[in-house]
Order: sequence, then structure tokens, then C-alpha cells
Amino acid sequence: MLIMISKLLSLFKSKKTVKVLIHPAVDNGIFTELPVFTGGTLTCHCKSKPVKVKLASQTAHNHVCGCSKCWKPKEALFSQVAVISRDNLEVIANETKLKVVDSEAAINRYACKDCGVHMYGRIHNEAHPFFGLDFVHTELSKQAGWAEPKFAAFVSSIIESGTEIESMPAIRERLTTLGLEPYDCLSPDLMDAIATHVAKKD
Ligand SMILES: N[C@@H](CCC(=O)N[C@@H](CSCO)C(=O)NCC(=O)O)C(=O)O
Ligand SMILES: [Zn+2]
Ligand SMILES: [Zn+2]
Repeated sequence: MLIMISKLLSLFKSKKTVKVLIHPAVDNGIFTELPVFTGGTLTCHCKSKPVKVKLASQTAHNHVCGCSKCWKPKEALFSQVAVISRDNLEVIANETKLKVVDSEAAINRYACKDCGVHMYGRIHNEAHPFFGLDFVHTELSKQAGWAEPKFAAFVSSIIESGTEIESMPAIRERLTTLGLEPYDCLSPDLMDAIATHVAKKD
């Protein structure tokens, strides 16, 4: 009887301590950006002939994204994605290994054919509000000093990739605790920028 009670207690305990994992870049504390930081190199996961992408500046609008299209590291519920001017991005090694994941998507994501890692996302449509900006995952860089994620975008979209609806309150609570305000689209300032772009069109 005593054994049964202690087993039940330990089950209850382990349930209580289940930690919601968002992304390795935020799960164990978030490093804040270095004020003077001029970029670094992203490297794919291949042991041999990795694809390398040079970023010649700090990134902007870093966030965690729950959408089904952005690349997520193994076990992560969210991706971490930021933007950089396309003029500051250059593929410096093994570019022939890159292929576009989905050419119909607004953001063409260039992924390594061998390891599957997305090295950058580019918008080719000049009318798109974010034309001129490339999407990158700075955790692929060894350098420290990148701008940290500041909000969580497309949170409800994780349901599309298999997350149970019942888990959503705990996930939103964890994001809020981490200081990553959860939104089901982009952040208000980015949504305002998109709306401003649309309003200016004829
Ligand atoms: N529910 C969809 C949402 C996908 C979506 O609209 N994603 C945004 C943001 S990605 C970076 O933050 C987007 O702009 N997508 C364009 C594209 O992916 O080409 C889902 O989960 O798929
Ligand atoms: Zn690779
Ligand atoms: Zn996304």
C-alpha cells in the first residue's frame, strides 16, 4: 500500500515539473545582444562540406515562430528567426548544396540538401512588404552577440504541426514568463508596417 502511494506521489510530482520546451536559444536563459556586434557566419549541420553563409551585420526583429514553414532544430516547438538586409548576406561555401524548400511560398527557404537545415529565406516578390529582407536562424552561428528574440509569432500555428490544443495555455504562459509576448500573427509593430505598406499601394 505504501509503495503504491509513493508511486502515485512521484507520478504526480513528475507531472507537475514537466517543463515546456520552446527552443534551445531561450529554454535555459536568453543571452542579450552585444552593443557592438558586426555579424558572423552561419554553418549548416553537415560534418563534411558544410554550407556557410556570411552575415555582415546584426539582425533585426528576432523572434520565435510557431509557423509550420520556418526551420526548427530537433525537438524544438518553435523556430528562432530574424531578418537581415539581403545586401548583408552572402553564401561563402558549398552553395551548390542549397535547394529551395517550397518555391510557391512567399519566403523561399534555401535549405541544405544533405542535412535539411534552412540557411536563409528570401522574398523574390518586389511588392511584398518585407522585400529586401532575408530570414535567418542565428543559432547556426558560433559567434555570441546576436540580437535576442523579443516576441513569439504564429503561436496558434504549432497546432497545425501536431501540438495538442490542451497544451496551449501552458505554452503561452511559458512564453510570457520568458518575456516573449505570444501573438498569433506577427508583433503589432510588424503588423502595422505590413498595413502601412498595403495602405500605400494604389
Ligand atoms: N499558419 C501558417 C502561418 C504561416 C505564416 O504566415 N508564416 C509567416 C511568418 S514566417 C516568419 O516569421 C510568413 O510570412 N510566411 C510566409 C512563408 O512562409 O512563405 C503556418 O503555420 O504555416
Ligand atoms: Zn548541410
Ligand atoms: Zn515562421
